Amino acid sequence: MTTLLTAAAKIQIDTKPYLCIENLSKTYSTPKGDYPVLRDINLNIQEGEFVCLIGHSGCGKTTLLNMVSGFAQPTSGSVQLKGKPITAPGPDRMVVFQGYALLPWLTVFENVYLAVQSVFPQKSQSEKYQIVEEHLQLVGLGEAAQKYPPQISGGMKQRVAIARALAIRPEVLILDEPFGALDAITKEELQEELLRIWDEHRCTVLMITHDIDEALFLADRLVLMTNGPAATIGQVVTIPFARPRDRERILEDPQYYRLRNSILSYLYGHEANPEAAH
Ligand SMILES: Nc1ncnc2c1ncn2[C@@H]1O[C@H](COP(=O)(O)OP(=O)(O)OP(=O)(O)O)[C@@H](O)[C@H]1O
Repeated sequence: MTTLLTAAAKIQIDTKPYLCIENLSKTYSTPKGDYPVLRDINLNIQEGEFVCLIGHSGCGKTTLLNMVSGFAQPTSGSVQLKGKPITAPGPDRMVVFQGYALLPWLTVFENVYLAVQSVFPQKSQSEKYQIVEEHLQLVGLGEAAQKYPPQISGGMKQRVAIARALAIRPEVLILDEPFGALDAITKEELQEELLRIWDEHRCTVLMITHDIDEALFLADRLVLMTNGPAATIGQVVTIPFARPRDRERILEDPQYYRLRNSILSYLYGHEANPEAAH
């Protein structure tokens, strides 16, 4: 009996979701009164899963990601990583923003080194140098290590930001519209690079995007948000395309257009809510 119970308990533990957002609501206090941004968000993400979040501007996507990264706290409900509530930022969750957030007075190498040094201070200098070099190579920036951020393009800056995030081996990579400011070709190149790196160094990814094609190319699941105020999850779409993904093959797949149209009509059916502009 004991053995049976232990086995049942183990199955329960093993199947517990990795990243678990439970009954989460968030209300901001503003000079005009309380503003409920999110309500009743429930989402379970498995280890190694790639999840994209889409919704109209202002519905609360960044607010949600801020609670996964630990920069903000839910008003009620919780976010848990491996069963532990997230209460503060930590090196197990790294964020990459649209605006790169690099220090302009440090070289590309030093920008990545700073993160490595702050998370692995106990490692020897040669080990830390090796980690930085390895990750700059990973994003194809070995040659640009001694350049300063103002001397490199937007695509290269975003590669540095990705290298910096991955260099500290986060369990969860949080991407807030990372390719939103890039031209179409650079954006596609970086999407492919991100998938290649994610295949090699699998971590769990939670990414905001406004680009349906990007989400269909990258994600395992796509979370569609309703409009704010008090936005919640409207639909979760499982993306059926086999991995490794090939853009041309996906574009030839009739399922691609069916999915794209149904996501588009969902978004058109949920026009941006004027009340959100408070
Ligand atoms: N600290 C805050 N205090 C009060 N209101 C806030 C605060 N941060 C965000 N908001 C409001 O909450 C709502 C959601 O903002 P958030 O940035 O999370 O949306 P979003 O979906 O990420 O938007 P976008 O797609 O435009 O980046 C917006 O109306 C915003 O003005």
